[in-house]
Amino acid sequence: MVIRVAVVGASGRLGSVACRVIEQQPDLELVARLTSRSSLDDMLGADVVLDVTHPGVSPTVVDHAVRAGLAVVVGTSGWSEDRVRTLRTLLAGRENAAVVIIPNFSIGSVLATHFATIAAQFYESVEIVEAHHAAKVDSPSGTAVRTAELIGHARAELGPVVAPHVDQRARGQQVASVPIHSLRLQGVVAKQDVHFGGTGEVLTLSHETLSPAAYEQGIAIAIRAAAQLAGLVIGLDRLIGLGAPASADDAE
Ligand SMILES: NC(=O)C1=CN([C@@H]2O[C@H](COP(=O)(O)OP(=O)(O)OC[C@H]3O[C@@H](n4cnc5c(N)ncnc54)[C@H](OP(=O)(O)O)[C@@H]3O)[C@@H](O)[C@H]2O)C=CC1
Ligand SMILES: O=C(O)C1=N[C@H](C(=O)O)C[C@H](O)C1
Repeated sequence: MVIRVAVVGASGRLGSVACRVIEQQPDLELVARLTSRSSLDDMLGADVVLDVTHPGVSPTVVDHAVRAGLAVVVGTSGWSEDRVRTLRTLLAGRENAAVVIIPNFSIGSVLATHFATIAAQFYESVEIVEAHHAAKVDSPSGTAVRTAELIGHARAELGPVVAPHVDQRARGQQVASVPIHSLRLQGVVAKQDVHFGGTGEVLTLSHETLSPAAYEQGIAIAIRAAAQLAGLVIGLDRLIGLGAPASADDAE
């Protein structure tokens, strides 16, 4: 079966990569390329909608696709647990709806975050430093927010990490108590270091995306999963055998 895909944000950095991936895969067909000048109804006729727009636009795209009965892959950042809570309301009662949210399509990034959730159980001093290209509009990155949230879950019974209690602006923005520091630099694609401080030692888990080609494999995996699944799945880890299986719906 060929999966018909509409890409919303097709003219963007990630959207261009996604269109190329879809055109190269024999089981995927690129049926629509939407930009800021398109009508969202241009997605109708697709099986799967890939949203790679901007954090402020993404909820409208997802809402439109779900109400039209189309499966969705969300690559756009900004889907923190607060935003996902609102999505769950939209999905309630729509048993056949499928939404796959992928904070990072890179396999290495997903592995690094997974390793961080293991390390988080052994250290109470944790900070994230992420760096991205200068054109990135949001901070902290979606990957850093997701990493911090997962560290928070991993430490649910251990308590928050040690972080400043008073407002010190240079000490980062806290998500699930984990301070995140964001750099926006020319020359960088994407990089994240998770630092763990212990007794007489420091562990640093570092991942760097050197080229957007790192997202290609994950994009194809996510589109194929969305075409088959029902419910809400968050994270490429769920689709590659890390963590709970994708059949266990994140909406529950
Ligand atoms: N999950 C992952 O692995 C990755 C996620 N990202 C995330 O993907 C998102 C996009 O990043 P990037 O490609 O760099 O961004 P760009 O700014 O390069 O592209 C944004 C795209 O969204 C389109 N767009 C803007 N507004 C609308 C609208 N109202 N309706 C439809 N389309 C619209 C733009 O169209 P136009 O050209 O007309 O303005 C453009 O095609 C970001 O949130 C980023 O963080 C990025 C890389 C990897
Ligand atoms: O804007 C980007 O470039 C990226 N955005 C995502 C994020 O916010 O984490 C994923 C990746 O880091 C690249």
